[in-house]
Amino acid sequence: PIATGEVLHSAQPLVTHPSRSLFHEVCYRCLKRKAGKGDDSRGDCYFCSDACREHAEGFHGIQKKVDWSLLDDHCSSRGLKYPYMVRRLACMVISGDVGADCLDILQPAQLHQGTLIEMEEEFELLKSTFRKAGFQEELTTFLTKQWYINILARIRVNAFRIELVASSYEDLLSSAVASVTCDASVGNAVYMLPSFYNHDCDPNTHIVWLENADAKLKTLRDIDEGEELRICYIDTSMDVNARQKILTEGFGFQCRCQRCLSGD
Ligand SMILES: C[S@@+](CC[C@H](N)C(=O)[O-])C[C@H]1O[C@@H](n2cnc3c(N)ncnc32)[C@H](O)[C@@H]1O
Repeated sequence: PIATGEVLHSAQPLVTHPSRSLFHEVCYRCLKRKAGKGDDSRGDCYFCSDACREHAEGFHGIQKKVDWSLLDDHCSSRGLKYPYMVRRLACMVISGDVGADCLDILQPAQLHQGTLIEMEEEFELLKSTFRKAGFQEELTTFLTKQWYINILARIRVNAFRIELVASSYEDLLSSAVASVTCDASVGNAVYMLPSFYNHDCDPNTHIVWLENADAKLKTLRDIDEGEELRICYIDTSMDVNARQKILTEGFGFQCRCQRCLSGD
């Protein structure tokens, strides 16, 4: 058996993106919060360390060569966040950081016709933005409508919304302010192993983030040999109908966990 509160494993993200409202407050790569205020890096992205800056060099170098104002306008007027993750992934593929098929193993969301039409529009915007920036066609041949849809369908089901655990009083205050004034989440991230945990409305494990997007899987109770490790994708305090609605509409599946089956 595994005891309550044990950390079973840690995972580094494959791709991250900060929340719009905290863009200049968290590291552009690992999502760690900036210590203190008043930095002058308004115009550019913030990196918490040389290591993060170096790790980001590939995709950030590509991203900096392009004028993103049309995509920014499109996403901000519609409150979209996932197209930014696809953009980052596209920049990572162009720079050679990852292969175009790096998320293929993850399960995709079922997409409705309306969602597909929105995605096609976002794809055209991304493709034409690279074209206008003068990227050679052979660097972006992977960037097809199907690639875009495949990536976004996987991000929708597998992206985690990251809320850091406050590690100091100052952090606690700033996260309290952040949760009132804007989004409590520092950003979103997709992982490999954590993507394989199924959902349960009465989970036996959960994922925690301490100071950055490195995910730690912790047990919530003692776990017996052979028991499946399951996490919860949503707020468990809602009633069964509300949970089913969110899981069906947001994640594209009907939950068949014990709690839902018992109608609790
Ligand atoms: C993040 S993936 C989890 C890993 C996935 N089962 C796999 O094999 O790659 C989420 C998908 O798993 C399935 N799933 C997860 N939890 C479920 C549950 N409680 N009831 C029914 N299907 C579930 C759904 O198809 C959902 O879209």
